Amino acid sequence: MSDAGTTPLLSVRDLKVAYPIRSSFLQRKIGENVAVDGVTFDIRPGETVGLVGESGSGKSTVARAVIGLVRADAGTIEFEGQDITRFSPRQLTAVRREMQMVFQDPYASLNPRLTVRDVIAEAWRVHRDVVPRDRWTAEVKELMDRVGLNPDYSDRYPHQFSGGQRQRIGIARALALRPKLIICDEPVSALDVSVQAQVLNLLDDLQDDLGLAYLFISHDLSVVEHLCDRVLVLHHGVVAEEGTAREVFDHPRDDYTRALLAAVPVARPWLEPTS
Ligand SMILES: Nc1ncnc2c1ncn2[C@@H]1O[C@H](COP(=O)(O)OP(=O)(O)OP(=O)(O)O)[C@@H](O)[C@H]1O
Repeated sequence: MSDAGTTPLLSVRDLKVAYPIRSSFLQRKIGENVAVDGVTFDIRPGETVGLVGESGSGKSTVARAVIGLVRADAGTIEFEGQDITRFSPRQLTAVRREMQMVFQDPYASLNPRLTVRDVIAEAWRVHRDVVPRDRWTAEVKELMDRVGLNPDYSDRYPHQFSGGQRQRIGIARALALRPKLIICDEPVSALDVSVQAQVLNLLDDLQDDLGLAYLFISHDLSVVEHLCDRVLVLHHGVVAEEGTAREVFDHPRDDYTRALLAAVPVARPWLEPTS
């Protein structure tokens, strides 16, 4: 849970990301294809910050910029006080150890040719100082156990697991480098509702046990409400509203947030017109 007094783990200031426009005609007409413009937020150790907004609002672009998959055109992204937008590829590799990602589609994000053991151990080939090679098998089994998978199945392939189990493999892989921050990009949207709750509870338990911070991206507001300490509402790449989950969900100040909440098929009495 959050501690408002703690120094931020991640500090994003005035982040701007524009994607290149390949057609010179469109380039002249539109100028820039700005996906994210002036986004600012902090994540403290052990805190969960939710990023919500409709499709195309820029949520994944923020995540990609934080993890270094797209370049920031302006602004700063500080991780533990260091601006990683100025980092060399080698420095980025080192900092990525501390920041891991869990993806939406556990099928697409796991290499079907690798056993679970190899999926989890893959990052240890790059970051050699994390786990000594003679500990790999034991550590894989510990990680599988931690995420609720049977450690005896470490030689199986991803297709031999259910969707929820595959997402648990993705979470074990994210934990392998002992990160401080995990970016969860729609981690349960591809799963059945009953399985969603189990995976969300797992993320919650892991946070309690390991002190992880999450940047949690979801279009499902009920998931965000359940899990997040603070919430950022993105609209056309700009932060429309920010606050504690309670403030944003119980007393939305922005019209766009109200519209998003009103679109959720859950009874929200504070949005009903008063007679
Ligand atoms: N690789 C890319 N090249 C060009 N434009 C892109 C690219 N990726 C995203 N965009 C554009 O940037 C904007 C923000 O997209 P982004 O994927 O960050 O939104 P999102 O909120 O994560 O949406 P979704 O929930 O559908 O994933 C959109 O207008 C999108 O079309």
